[in-house]
Amino acid sequence: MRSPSLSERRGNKVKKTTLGFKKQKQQNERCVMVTAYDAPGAEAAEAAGVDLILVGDSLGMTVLGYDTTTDVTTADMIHHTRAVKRGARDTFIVTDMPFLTAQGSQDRTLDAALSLIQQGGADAVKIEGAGSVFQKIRMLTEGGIPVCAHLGLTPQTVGVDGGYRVRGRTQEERETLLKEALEAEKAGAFMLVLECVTEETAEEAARLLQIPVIGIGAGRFTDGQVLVYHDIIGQFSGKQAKFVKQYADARSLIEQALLSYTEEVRSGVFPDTSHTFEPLEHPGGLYGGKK
Ligand SMILES: Nc1nc(=O)c2c([nH]1)NC[C@@H]1CN(c3ccc(C(=O)N[C@@H](CCC(=O)O)C(=O)O)cc3)CN21
Ligand SMILES: CC(C)C(=O)C(=O)O
Ligand SMILES: [Mg+2]
Repeated sequence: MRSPSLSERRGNKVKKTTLGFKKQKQQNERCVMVTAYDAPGAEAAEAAGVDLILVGDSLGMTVLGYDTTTDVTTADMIHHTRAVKRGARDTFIVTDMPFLTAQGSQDRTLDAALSLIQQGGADAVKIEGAGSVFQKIRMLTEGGIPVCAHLGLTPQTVGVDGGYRVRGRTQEERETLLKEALEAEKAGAFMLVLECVTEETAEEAARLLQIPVIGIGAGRFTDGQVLVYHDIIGQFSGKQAKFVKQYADARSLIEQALLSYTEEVRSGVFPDTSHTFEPLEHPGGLYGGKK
């Protein structure tokens, strides 16, 4: 194996590459992806040793307070990708292409992808959907931008394709999905996210494709998993999907801390002398040296 380039080697860690993810699949190593939207979240993800971070357009629902992902703009994605990048310099970052930026003209797609890479600092972009999207994947890949495809439940188009429901349940849906998965790979995608797909359909896709298939609500047998940060730590206030496993209860932890702070300010318990600066004229300590 060639030694890592300077840009890949920072600190003690070697940043993964698209080729590395493919190798991981060949060696049957599961791939771990998690979303992040800000520097502390990215730091935590990097410290946990995830393989890659997704700056998802779920940003709209988890952090920006929207009901859907379709209000999220390219400017939003750039802003948050920059923050994630500052928190996780050694981790491969994929950023979601916002609603409709992979539709219409190729110029529109190119402009959006270029700004996510150049201004945001993303290492790759993710695009939802099939059909004309495959041409966009080919164009970006040929131009040098790694693309992750996203099939199955594609939240940006739930308004026209049947809402939040599992895909690949009928023979017809299953065949369509597998055909699309193969097309995404052929178009040059380095990775595929399958969302809300039956386990056997996702397993078959992972078997058919050489690129890693990352599942969310796609069962046990994909090459890796992705979950939303706020779902994992228990800080999402919306409806919890069946595929979520919540590993902590950050919401009640945070609420408890803020409640205690509020009570202590009101009752005068906070601040006490240990939070208080002493004047220079009292080197021995205005409060008798007590800290
Ligand atoms: N916090 C959060 N987590 C996510 O996983 C997520 C977002 N936000 N925002 C963008 C999309 C939207 N996603 C969703 C949201 C809801 C369902 C959902 O309600 N699914 C049903 C399936 C019902 C069925 O057909 O059986 C479920 O009960 O899980 C699925 C994916 C996934 N993404
Ligand atoms: C749920 C994942 C795959 C996503 O696209 C997002 O977080 O926006
Ligand atoms: Mg998304």
